[in-house]
Amino acid sequence: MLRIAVPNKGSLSEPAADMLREAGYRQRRDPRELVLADPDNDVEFFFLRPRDVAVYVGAGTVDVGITGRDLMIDSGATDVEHLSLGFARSTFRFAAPIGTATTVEDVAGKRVATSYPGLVLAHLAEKDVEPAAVVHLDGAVETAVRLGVADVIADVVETGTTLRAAGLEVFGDPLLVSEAVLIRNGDLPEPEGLDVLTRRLQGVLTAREYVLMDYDCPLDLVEQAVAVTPGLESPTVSPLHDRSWAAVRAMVPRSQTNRVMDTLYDLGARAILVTSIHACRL
Ligand SMILES: Nc1ncnc2c1ncn2[C@@H]1O[C@H](COP(=O)(O)OP(=O)(O)OP(=O)(O)O)[C@@H](O)[C@H]1O
Ligand SMILES: O=P(O)(O)OC[C@H]1O[C@H](OP(=O)(O)OP(=O)(O)O)[C@H](O)[C@@H]1O
Ligand SMILES: [Mg+2]
Repeated sequence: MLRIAVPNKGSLSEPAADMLREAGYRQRRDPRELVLADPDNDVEFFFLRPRDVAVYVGAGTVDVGITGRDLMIDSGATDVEHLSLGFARSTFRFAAPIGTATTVEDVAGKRVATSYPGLVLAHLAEKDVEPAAVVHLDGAVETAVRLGVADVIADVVETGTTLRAAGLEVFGDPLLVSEAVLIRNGDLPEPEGLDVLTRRLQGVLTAREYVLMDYDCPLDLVEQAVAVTPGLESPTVSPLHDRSWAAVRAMVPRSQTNRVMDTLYDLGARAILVTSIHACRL
């Protein structure tokens, strides 16, 4: 059985469970369940703290896990990213009271509060910048400056709302762009069954990213229309009962749906229909 570690709490937990459910796996009903076997799919889930997922994968006690890229790097384990999962997107930034710092060099001699000391120390060492101290906090890091335990912070930033509320602003380049990732142990051979899990998760990612577009098109415009909707390999073009028209079906990036419909309509296509993809294997 493939042993898969999944975050049991925090912002990664629910989207990870949603994704696995969409990929056809059993998921727990009670958040207190810590282990869940899914014999039909030959996998077993272990619900762990997201920070610990990288540690268990690194120790080889589970085969793969879902965690944040930032947490994986912070752990220092010899894990490798196997697949990006597209949720929990964030950046990892330095921040300080407005107007007090502009580049990473400004961290020299300052106290840095963070929940990610491994990541921050590695980054500062790489930049040859020596802080006065790295203050390791569990959370609510943005408050550390106001309460006088640090001069700057390094933390996860998504919308920037938390930083603004604390009177801080980001400075320097992002240390990292993070998102949820599927990780495995880089020192061990690829575990059996990982190929199936990967294909299923990729299917979910594709189903989320694309829609299916159907439309009717005058035959003499088909070439122009399929240039607008090239699909992934090639669109399906089928004859209609009225031989001067064709039906076209293609996958279109979800984010471009309305722009593509407008272009097709202007071109002369009609009966343009969009449907969600429930599941797919490419
Ligand atoms: N606001 C956010 N937006 C996007 N990703 C986030 C956000 N907050 C945390 N993350 C990501 O979630 C992961 C951290 O998860 P973790 O459960 O440890 O923290 P959390 O979601 O802040 O939970 P908690 O603070 O309640 O323990 C990291 O990969 C981090 O980048
Ligand atoms: O840029 P924003 O959209 O404001 O999001 C970023 C904030 O979200 C997370 O905090 P969380 O709510 O998990 O609290 P924590 O700091 O205690 O972990 C993270 O640690 C930041 O503080
Ligand atoms: Mg948090």
